[in-house]
Amino acid sequence: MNRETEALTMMADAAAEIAPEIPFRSRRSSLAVLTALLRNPLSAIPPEAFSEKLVLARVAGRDSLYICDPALIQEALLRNADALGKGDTMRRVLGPAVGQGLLTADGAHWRWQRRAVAAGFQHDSLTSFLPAMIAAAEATRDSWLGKAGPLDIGQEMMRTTFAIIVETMLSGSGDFDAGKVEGAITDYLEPSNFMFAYSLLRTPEWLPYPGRRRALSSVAYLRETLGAIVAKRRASGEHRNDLVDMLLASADPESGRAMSDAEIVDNLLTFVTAGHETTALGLAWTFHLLSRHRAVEDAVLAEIEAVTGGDALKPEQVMALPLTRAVFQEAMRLYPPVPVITRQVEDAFQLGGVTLNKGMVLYVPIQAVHRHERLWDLPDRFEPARFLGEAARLRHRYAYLPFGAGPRICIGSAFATMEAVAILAVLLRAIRLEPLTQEPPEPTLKITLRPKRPLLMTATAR
Ligand code: HEM
Repeated sequence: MNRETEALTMMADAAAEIAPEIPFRSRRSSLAVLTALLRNPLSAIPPEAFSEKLVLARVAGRDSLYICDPALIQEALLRNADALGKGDTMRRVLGPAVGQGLLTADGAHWRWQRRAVAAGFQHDSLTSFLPAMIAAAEATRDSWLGKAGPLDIGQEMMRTTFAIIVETMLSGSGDFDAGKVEGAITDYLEPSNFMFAYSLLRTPEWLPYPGRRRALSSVAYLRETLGAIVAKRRASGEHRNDLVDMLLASADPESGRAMSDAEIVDNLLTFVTAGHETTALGLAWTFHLLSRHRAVEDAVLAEIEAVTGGDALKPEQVMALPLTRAVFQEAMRLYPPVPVITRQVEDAFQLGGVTLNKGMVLYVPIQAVHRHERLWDLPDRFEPARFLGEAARLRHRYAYLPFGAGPRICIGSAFATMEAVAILAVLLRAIRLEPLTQEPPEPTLKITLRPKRPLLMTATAR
């Protein structure tokens, strides 16, 4: 972009903050949206979200607004954060599993929980987790080297990040079957498209849908398993300085009351699910992209070699791998593990000249913002250099938001990035992954952005 167009773009961006927008009105019928939701919820995002700033849609008699412009996203998620709640749909879909934990709570209940765990996500705590992250990656590397058949990269990454979250947040209290816990999380998310569609139609909660019974029994199993960990810790009085301890010790600043066991389970389940699946998916998409862009992979390998000098990765070297980190960031631009954020308006406010009334549903379609034609040159192209140097500094902060934005921004963003860079550095230098098929994988939305079919790859030692 030359100086003149850059200046014009900046002026246009500045104008966008004050000029009222005429939102594009999606003409898709409720039936078309609901059918898309059941088939692949990703296709329920109106195509105009990739080119317009605001897109209004009316589904089943309810207004919703897609916010696709960085300045307007900032206005909504940051400046009007107090006027927004997580909403009925989120609570209906995630509530049975995570209750009113950090991800789903609103207002004072959310604030208390966020404060209770914030210390665990500060720089010093995070760097103390690095040895566990590297060890888990090395265990995966060793298991791959001993395996002949194809690997399901998504599954492999889930296993690796799950081991890390249990080791770091629950002090490795793995008295449970990791495979069973992961399976239960997948079974719970499987019918989430029905949960979304039913919520839009405001059907009664008991209405059956395929996979409902399995989803509910999975949740019962997960809550029971984590409940046993809390009960054991409470009874033993042991201190391990981990997430369980932080939650056990926290007191509501307003009432002084401690968290109940059920509330602690809400949060443990929140962290176990939000804290491993997302990173695993970001990594799986990264391996997919690198297997199709070998020149980028070679550059990453050269960076890792230069930093480690050919020795085993050390914790302090993880921060010194900017290209490896940029590759992960670019993979999350193209395939954001959380592709849509939702909010419900609790107190009416104006956004870009549109009145957002109480009850209106807002969507920030991260997937569409990350590939928006007004925001990115060649938006579908994999180009990690977008996250290095000048290019990254000039970009609007809200044009790239894999971890969300505003006060509800992901508490685990630094944890996830550190973990991903460590895993990539350990695995890439030891193993070359070859995709089993050249067919491009189709992403689908099950709360998170998953490949529709497993990403199968063969591993060979470098
Ligand atoms: C690449 C990995 C990750 C991605 C893409 C991701 C994405 C997100 C996004 C978009 C949100 C905001 C949701 C909203 O505004 O409605 C969020 C919230 C959250 N994430 Fe992450 N996340 C990741 C990793 C993690 C990790 C590693 C943890 C914990 C160790 C974690 C825990 C949470 C929690 C507890 C919240 C709720 C925060 C609040 O509302 O205060 N996430 N995440």
